Amino acid sequence: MRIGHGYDVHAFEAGDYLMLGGVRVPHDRAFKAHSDGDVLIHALCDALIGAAALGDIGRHFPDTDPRYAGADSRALLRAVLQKLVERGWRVGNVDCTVIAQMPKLAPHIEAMRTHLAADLAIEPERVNVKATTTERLGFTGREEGVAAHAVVLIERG
Ligand SMILES: Nc1ccn([C@@H]2O[C@H](COP(=O)(O)O)[C@@H](O)[C@H]2O)c(=O)n1
Ligand SMILES: C[C@@]1(CO)OP(=O)(O)OP(=O)(O)OC[C@H]1O
Repeated sequence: MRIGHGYDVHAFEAGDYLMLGGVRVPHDRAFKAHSDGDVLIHALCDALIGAAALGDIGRHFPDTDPRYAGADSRALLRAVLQKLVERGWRVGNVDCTVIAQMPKLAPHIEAMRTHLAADLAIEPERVNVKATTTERLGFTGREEGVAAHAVVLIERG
């Protein structure tokens, strides 16, 4: 059994939705990113890649590579899982925290769990997603962007 941790941040730009955990969350801004900007999935990818000691997300999907322009982060997550499965790993459980002052994410958490569990080929009971504000402190509190952490356990399949 091994543990991995991931962290990612995306700043806001003009737009009208945020992609988070594969859910299109209505908002008055969008993520500035090379891909769809799904900061939650990027943190989760990094946690999985870290647990398997395979580097980081940018090594596997460079943000200079036009193939990943506008990429669906769920497809990246499935590709990361495939790399782990090829090396004999399966996912034990994942726990994720999205740090966002706004928008309110509670109504979308269950849909995120469902998407992440499907992409990781595990039961939703092995996936937790939670959200917190920073009580208006720091860059997330000033609504300049969103951060996410993820912790995973992987096991021999
Ligand atoms: N973007 C967010 C942030 C928080 N929540 C929910 O509100 C609860 C209280 O947040 P605090 O930052 O005051 O601890 C939190 O536990 C989440 O359930 C949310 O839905 N969306
Ligand atoms: C997801 C990737 C894909 O090119 O790009 P971004 O969407 O910019 O996201 P980031 O977390 O900054 O970098 C990781 C990249 O792999």
